[in-house]
Amino acid sequence: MLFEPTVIEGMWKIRIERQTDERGSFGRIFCEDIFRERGLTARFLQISSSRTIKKGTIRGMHLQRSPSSEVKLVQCISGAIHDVVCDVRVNSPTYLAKAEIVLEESDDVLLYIPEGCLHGYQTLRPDSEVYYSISARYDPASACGVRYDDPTFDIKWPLTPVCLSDRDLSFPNYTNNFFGD
Ligand SMILES: Cc1cn([C@H]2C[C@H](O)[C@@H](COP(=O)(O)OP(=O)(O)O[C@H]3O[C@@H](C)C(=O)[C@@H](O)[C@H]3O)O2)c(=O)[nH]c1=O
Repeated sequence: MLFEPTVIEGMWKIRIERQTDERGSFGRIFCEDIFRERGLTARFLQISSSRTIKKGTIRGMHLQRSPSSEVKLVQCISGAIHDVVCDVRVNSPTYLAKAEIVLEESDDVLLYIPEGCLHGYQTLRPDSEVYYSISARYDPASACGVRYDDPTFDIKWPLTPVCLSDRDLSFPNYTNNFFGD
């Protein structure tokens, strides 16, 4: 597993290294020991899949508030997505930074997204599927979000947005006291 830093402190792009032979290949997508050695969260309580039918669909920008903050390991297993993470940890050295990374099926890349960051994505192909390993239980009461077209982050979604959920459209823009601090 190769770990590449991103523009967000504590967020990593993880590349799977495969051993290949005439049958195909084998590669590790998670290793508790390696994650622990790197000081990363190595305990994931839920693994979920999200399938999206139409290209251009946006899901985001989401996070769960403390104490249900989540680390997410994200992988696109079919299709392709434009993935976006925004750092809204007020004490982070990369506060308000934004990471935009394309994930495609078979590209052997996972994103490790630390707690306290907004996450969302736009599908770049129809029938795209994303797997998430999540470190906290799903807690709808602590789930919140920011508008996909929020001016602070000014995300340049590559395609015309389609098919946002009513919930995503109801989110506010980001403000410095988003968490009521
Ligand atoms: C996120 C989630 C949703 N659900 C349910 C609630 C609802 O009925 C249905 C769809 O939920 P949502 O509309 O929240 O799904 P979605 O908009 O895809 O939410 C996801 O977006 C991406 C960007 C993330 O980062 C994820 O962590 C998650 O927030 O699934 C669960 O049962 N468990 C879960 O962990």
